[in-house]
Amino acid sequence: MRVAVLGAGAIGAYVGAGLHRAGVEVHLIARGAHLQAIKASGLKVLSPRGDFEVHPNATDNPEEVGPVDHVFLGLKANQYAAAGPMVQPLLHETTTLITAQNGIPYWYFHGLPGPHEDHRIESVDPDGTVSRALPVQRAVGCVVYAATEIEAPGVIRHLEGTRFSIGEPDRTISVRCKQFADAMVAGGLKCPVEADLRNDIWIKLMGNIAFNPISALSRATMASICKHGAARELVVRMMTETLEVAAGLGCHPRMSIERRLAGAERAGDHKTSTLQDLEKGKPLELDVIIKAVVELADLTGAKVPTLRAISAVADLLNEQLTAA
Ligand SMILES: NC(=O)C1=CN([C@@H]2O[C@H](COP(=O)(O)OP(=O)(O)OC[C@H]3O[C@@H](n4cnc5c(N)ncnc54)[C@H](OP(=O)(O)O)[C@@H]3O)[C@@H](O)[C@H]2O)C=CC1
Ligand SMILES: CC(C)(CO)C(=O)C(=O)O
Repeated sequence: MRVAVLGAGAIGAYVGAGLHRAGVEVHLIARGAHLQAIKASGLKVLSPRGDFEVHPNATDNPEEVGPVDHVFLGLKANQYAAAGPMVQPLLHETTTLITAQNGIPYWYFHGLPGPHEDHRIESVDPDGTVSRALPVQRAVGCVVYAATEIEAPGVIRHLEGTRFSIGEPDRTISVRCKQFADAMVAGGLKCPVEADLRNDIWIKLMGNIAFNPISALSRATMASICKHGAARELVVRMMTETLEVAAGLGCHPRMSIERRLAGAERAGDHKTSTLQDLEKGKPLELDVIIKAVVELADLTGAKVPTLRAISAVADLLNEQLTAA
């Protein structure tokens, strides 16, 4: 099996390292100092489960890789629209695109019978740019429960979690998902194939929709947000509104707000990926995390005043960053 990791950053490189250990032919596609370090000295993973080093193929040029069976997308979702030329050389007739991301995926309504079947969500797929770059028929969803960081070029710090739940947009349990999941498990990762990944998407999103924008706006860690009385109330309101949007789309995640908050609290003084991006001056991945949910609320008629307000200021912050 041949796998390309397009965007071998914190998550992509961690998954690539696991697959390489399982004997998969892995090609990491990265850039800059991180790529140079991997090429020169391999990829180091520092983890509470044990440190290790691997030496997979690494390049910034997908033409050198050619067609593969699976492309694991380790890009931030706001980098998807520009990914078309990078993905093209990696495709054969049945190549899958494993879309590992936080937030609402661009394929959300694909293969989902009901009033919104094949509806395009403008805030995650503006003018169809993402679905043209990454055809939905090839897409497999992936909800990431691991937390990792690029500690230094060529060095991944694994903080916690090894679960990468995957699933087909049309809710079938496909051979292509099983093949990828088997390789992940052989590499020491958890990879359940879910019949309804949309449940996982909303459960993960309950945390991200609150903590990621609040952390960027306040520069607070997850623990500090949980400890601050008014901020904690804000988190609860945002999670409550999010569950109303999910319900309007027929999704009822089996997760209470108390349990979701307790899970987030266990992350301790962790900086969310959005806060990390802010500190590095990078654009923020907030359209898929909050703007999309406000758009979905407008589609379903749910009232989301808190999400709408936080989304507006987070969007303004992002605009200032990208203009700078
Ligand atoms: N990290 C985490 O703990 C978690 C992440 N996630 C989700 O996983 C997804 C990936 O996140 P994460 O791994 O943290 O993101 P990173 O920013 O660490 O990784 C993305 C990588 O893609 C690289 N890249 C972007 N464009 C190109 C290109 N054209 N050619 C080569 N490389 C490119 C980036 O390089 P450069 O830095 O130069 O732009 C970066 O190294 C996101 O949706 C995130 O929300 C979900 C849960 C936890
Ligand atoms: C905080 C974490 C790791 C889990 O909620 C996350 O998803 C993020 O930082 O974006």
